[in-house]
Amino acid sequence: LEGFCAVGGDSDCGLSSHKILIKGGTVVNAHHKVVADVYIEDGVIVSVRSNIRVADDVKVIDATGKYVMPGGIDPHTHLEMEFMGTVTIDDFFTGQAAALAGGTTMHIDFVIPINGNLSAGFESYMNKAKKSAMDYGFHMAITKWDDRVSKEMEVMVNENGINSFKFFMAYKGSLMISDELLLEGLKKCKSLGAIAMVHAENGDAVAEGQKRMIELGITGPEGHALSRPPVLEGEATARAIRLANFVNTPLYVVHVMSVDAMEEIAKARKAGQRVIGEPVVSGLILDDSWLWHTDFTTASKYVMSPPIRKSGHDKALQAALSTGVLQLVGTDHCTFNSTQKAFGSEDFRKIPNGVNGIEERMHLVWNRMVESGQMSVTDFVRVTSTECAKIFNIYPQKGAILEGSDADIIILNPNASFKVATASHHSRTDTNVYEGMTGKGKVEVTISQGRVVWEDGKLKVTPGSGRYIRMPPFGYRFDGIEKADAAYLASLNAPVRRTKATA
Ligand SMILES: NC(=O)NCCC(=O)O
Ligand SMILES: [Zn+2]
Ligand SMILES: [Zn+2]
Repeated sequence: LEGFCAVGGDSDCGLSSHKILIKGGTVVNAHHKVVADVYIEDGVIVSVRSNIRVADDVKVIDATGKYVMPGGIDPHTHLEMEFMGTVTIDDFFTGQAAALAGGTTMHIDFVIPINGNLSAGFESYMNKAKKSAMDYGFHMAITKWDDRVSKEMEVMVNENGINSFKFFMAYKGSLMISDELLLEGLKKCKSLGAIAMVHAENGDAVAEGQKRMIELGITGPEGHALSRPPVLEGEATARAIRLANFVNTPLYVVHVMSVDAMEEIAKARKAGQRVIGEPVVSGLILDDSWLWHTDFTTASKYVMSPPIRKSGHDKALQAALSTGVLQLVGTDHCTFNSTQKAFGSEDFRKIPNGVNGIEERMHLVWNRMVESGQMSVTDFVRVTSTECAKIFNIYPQKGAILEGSDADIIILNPNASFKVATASHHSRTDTNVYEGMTGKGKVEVTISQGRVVWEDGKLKVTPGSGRYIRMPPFGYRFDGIEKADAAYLASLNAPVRRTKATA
């Protein structure tokens, strides 16, 4: 498949250009920004300094007045996932093509075990990912517990390059786990140096809330939001945080959608606990009013879990992101088309849960956070790329524009505009939850593995060119954990000898 132009259609595919000079842009890293040139050869950044001179065979891109930044890393996607009786519509090629057009050059997807079998799940996802057009990594869900699962977690970490496991506290009857399993999982994650991730909603209470709505005759998409209110997200977030505190291991809360969950994270972080909070674009940008839309196709496209919340939660999450209470932005790209969403036209419980965002994330976060003045350009790089690379232990290979880093780079023009439209997006889905949104800041060029894959509004991507990125255990969030354990043991004091009780 080498050289095949799957999207975009011209003949060179950018594959001839293995040497690129980006001239005169403002190079932005999470720690620093400076006007400099960037020289790339064979997929790697060779030099970052001013006035680099090159031979005539090098492709030169003028970035004067533009930002040159690390490509986005999306920590949370579901491509080709079997879920709620169907399969997400974007596979590892179409989802990644969309990502590249929006300035994201790596994503981390979730392997779902097959009947609890981790190895079978891993093999299946490695197969699905063979059509990849950009670099990717995997988290893995844990859906049941026994000795085999525990042993397979060791294999995943020590042999297969996975360093994070997700526990679903919701989706009763399918993916949901018990507190007992969560506790075992947290202990195992700690011993392996793997990050424990939680989908934090009280699944039992959600089931009760759903029953309540159906009994009240509320069967439309609004029933989705009404059946799983913020208090259930706050409760599960607090529970997971306390259990992680008890075990003394880092916890990563995925898709933080409410003030209730965010405040639990803020409280724990203030007390010194290692908790990471990931808002997703839908939670930062949208409100739940769409779920009350009278047209089912429109309303159902906003059904995801935890639900998109009332206006006000979005702004609180933005503030939490800009002040460091929350650390990095994902999408939870989990896309179903309107035919799939219509499975739930009579009963909101059957609407497949999930929204798009892999293509829109960089533009919407830039516009909402940087363009609005809530966030610096360097912090934009941190929350869309660098922090993810650091947490999952692949920095500075990813998440930086430094000599020796992978050449995954975007050029963003702060003076150009973007517009989101189903008609022009690259996802396979026939709807878009951000339809019609416009803003400032446009990704004009995406470079992936040292090749230009997005330029002049055209994609030049090659299925099979994406690489699996292994993520080693014991990332920086584990530093010092053993010292806290030692302090805990010391605080227990010497064992007490007691005489036998007498009757
Ligand atoms: N979030 C959602 O609605 N769908 C994807 C599965 C998950 O992350 O919970
Ligand atoms: Zn989830
Ligand atoms: Zn998800």
